Amino acid sequence: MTSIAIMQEYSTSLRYALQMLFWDVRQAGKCVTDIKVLYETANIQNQIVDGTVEYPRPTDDADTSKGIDIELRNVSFAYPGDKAEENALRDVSLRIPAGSLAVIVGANGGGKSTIIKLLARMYDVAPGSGAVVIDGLPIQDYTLASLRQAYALLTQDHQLFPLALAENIGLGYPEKVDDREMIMQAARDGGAAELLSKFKDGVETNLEPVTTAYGYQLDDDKHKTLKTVLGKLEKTTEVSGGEKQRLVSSRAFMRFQTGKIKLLCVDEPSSALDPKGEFELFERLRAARAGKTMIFVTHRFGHLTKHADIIICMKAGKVAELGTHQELMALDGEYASLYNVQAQAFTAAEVRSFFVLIHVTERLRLLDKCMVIGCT
Ligand SMILES: Nc1ncnc2c1ncn2[C@@H]1O[C@H](COP(=O)(O)OP(=O)(O)OP(=O)(O)O)[C@@H](O)[C@H]1O
Repeated sequence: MTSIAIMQEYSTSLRYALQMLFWDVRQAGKCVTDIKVLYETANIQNQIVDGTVEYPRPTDDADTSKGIDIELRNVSFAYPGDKAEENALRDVSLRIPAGSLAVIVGANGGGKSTIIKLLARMYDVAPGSGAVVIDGLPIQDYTLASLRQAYALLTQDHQLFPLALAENIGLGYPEKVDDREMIMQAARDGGAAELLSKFKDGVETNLEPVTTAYGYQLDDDKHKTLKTVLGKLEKTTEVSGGEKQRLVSSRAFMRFQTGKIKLLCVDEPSSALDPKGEFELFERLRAARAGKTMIFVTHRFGHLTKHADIIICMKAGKVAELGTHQELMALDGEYASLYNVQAQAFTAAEVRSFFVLIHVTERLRLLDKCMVIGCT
């Protein structure tokens, strides 16, 4: 009986070991396939054909010191494979002169983000469907790398990487990713300085460590250093959507410090920010306006549209109206109706508190200036 029991025990162990072996072999095969797929993605042909002209052109007739000059000429655009009956953009013509502050507004699905995607050359307009013209040349003529070096894009996708916060901000200017002073300046501009001070490790905090570490039977005294290292590898911190947005905005300000940015596209980045955060972000972006064309896509009307040199009001893929805030309000059309819907949502008390907020922010800004120049 004892022999049978021992044999049974061993046969169970053997079956278990064989099962594990087969499972491991299958897993190993799957890992090798995944790695192969990963390497093969490097060979995927980019559908966007690169141009040959470096931006800015060395013998530029256009004056790029003010920013990028943008023109859309009779642009119609449908997303690849899209089955929708109407194109995303339908015969859109507009011009955003170098150095302007443009605001694109309009109802959902109007084509606002599509304009930004075409400017970033995430997609190209099909031949015969109009042209996107940058400083007088079709956008396809420029090399992608040189054009994108002149862009800063700020969207609502809060993309943080599994790196230290300093590096997440510093990626805006990879050559200066170790320059803590520049990073702190960018963090102040992007509204993330207060957030950084919340963490024990400040800018060195890593929100998403990629390694999960396991320590087995570690002795508190004997393995103190090892335990500290393992502790750092464990994810313990989380930030809110608005806080992530502040970090990503700081990266955009870091990008400004390259001195090469000629176009800033801001696609509804403030949806996660509180009203004060949004107001301060827009104010600081506007303050960095020199030498740049700025395009804001927004659903929130207010101080931004009032500062705009040009407002583009999109509706169902077409430009419904084009002009300044005063001109479009006088038209009493699509823009005015969208504006009034939002204005009505504010009670008198809210309007009062908004102006108090502006007042306080302005006073803080002046105080800040005084401290910088050494006044008391
Ligand atoms: N990747 C895509 N593939 C197919 N269709 C798309 C894609 N992205 C957008 N669209 C369609 O293109 C049209 C314009 O979309 P777009 O995102 O430009 O609008 P929007 O004005 O920015 O809208 P919202 O205010 O909702 O952000 C919409 O009908 C949308 O469904």
